[in-house]
Amino acid sequence: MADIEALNGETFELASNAYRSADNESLAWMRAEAASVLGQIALRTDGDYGRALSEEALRYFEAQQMHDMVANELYMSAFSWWRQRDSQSLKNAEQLFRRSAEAAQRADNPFGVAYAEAGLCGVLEQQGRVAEALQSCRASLPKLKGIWHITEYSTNVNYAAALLANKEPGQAMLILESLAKDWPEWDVGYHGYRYYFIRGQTYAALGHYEAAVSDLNVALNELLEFGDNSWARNNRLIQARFRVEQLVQSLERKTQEAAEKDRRHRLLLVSGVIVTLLLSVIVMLLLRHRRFYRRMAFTDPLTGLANRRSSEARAQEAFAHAKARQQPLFIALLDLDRFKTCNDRYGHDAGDEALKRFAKVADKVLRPGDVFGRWGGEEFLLVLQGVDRDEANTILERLRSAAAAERLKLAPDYPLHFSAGVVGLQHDTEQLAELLTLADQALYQAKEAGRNRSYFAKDYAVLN
Ligand SMILES: Nc1nc2c(ncn2[C@@H]2O[C@H](COP(=O)(O)OP(=O)(O)OP(=O)(O)O)[C@@H](O)[C@H]2O)c(=O)[nH]1
Repeated sequence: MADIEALNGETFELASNAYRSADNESLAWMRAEAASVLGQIALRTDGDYGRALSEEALRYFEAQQMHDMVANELYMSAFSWWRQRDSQSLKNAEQLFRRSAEAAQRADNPFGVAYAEAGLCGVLEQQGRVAEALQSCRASLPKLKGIWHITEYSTNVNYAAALLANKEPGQAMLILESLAKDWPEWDVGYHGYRYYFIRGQTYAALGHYEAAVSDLNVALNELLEFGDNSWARNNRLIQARFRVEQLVQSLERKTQEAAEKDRRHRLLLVSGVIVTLLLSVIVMLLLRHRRFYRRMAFTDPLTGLANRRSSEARAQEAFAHAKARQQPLFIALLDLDRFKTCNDRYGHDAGDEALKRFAKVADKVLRPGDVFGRWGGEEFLLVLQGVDRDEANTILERLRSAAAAERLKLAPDYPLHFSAGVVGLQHDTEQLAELLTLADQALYQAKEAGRNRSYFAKDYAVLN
């Protein structure tokens, strides 16, 4: 009672006097009016006391068919139930708001109807009856538009809450944004709390967790600043604070989860990139290996020259080409002289050095188009295209003197001499093999003749 008097001292005093004085039948109307005023003041902080007074006023107004007053009484009473927020109180509030709407209808008072519908909008929303809440909000809001009263403001907030519950956070945010524009003065105070509370949840539903947490913190501060000594109000504040804190916690968790998800996505992306890179490296290595492998299949590993298989294939190509165009072609088989003695005297490594050195010299002396490969052991194949017999001889002699000029490290006394059996493509040559046989025979003859020389196979009709 002390609270009530402190809040509404003068009005309460006057109404109390009137209420107490009007104690006979003829002043029943005055007593009812006084009860109504007292009830409205009391309902703000002490529901039971206020409702008892309101009931008394209501009985009188109903008996007198004062529908307007009935609607008002019912509305105030409903409102007091609504404030208690437990499920039974919400049901009571709903019933009273419905009765208030009917009475306002009978009084032909559209504002009264709109107020009752606005109350229903909030009460139904808080009961989770979203579809009915939306219906009531939509029915009341156009009629409340422009009255610039807290009811219009809070009904919009309730409508936004119902839209949010109906999984329409985008629509809810539109309403909340226009409210912030049209009602800047409601940014603070108790009603601001609910605004930020709903907007925070709407932000959360839209995935803006940081904004959500910040709004809910504002709502929390609003509640903490809104001080009142009334136990009922404190109780509500504590409950609301508790709910907000719970929500803030769960949103912080969600923010963390979102960050964790984001981290996992990044990790996945990074590992994807790493796997792709690794795969590319593996593919690259495989390709390199394959290239190397292929090269090795055609290369003599000691000298780096074309091996027998490859030299023969290239000789075959050159043979077919020259034959088709009737162009001259010389084939020579070269064999290092007394190579065995090099191995025997200086060792196998010295022999290897001789083979490598000879390959190097040939590489320098010969033209890039000439085919030069290791035929086997200390034997080499040389294919000279587009040269006549004299030119072929000149090339071989150039190679001979260049090789002879070499001094080997491991076999300083071994002269890098070679014998060569040479044969030219003849008009009637059918196969490369024929030329190879003739070159081999000529090589034998060069050896027989004393080595370190070239011997040309007998050529009756060499292409020149
Ligand atoms: N170091 C080394 N020796 C090889 C290689 N391939 C073959 N030889 C050796 O070359 C020698 C060839 O000897 P021979 O066929 O008797 O011929 P030669 O000693 O050159 O005598 P002529 O051909 O008659 O002048 C053998 O001892 C083979 O072991 C090789 O890759 N490295």
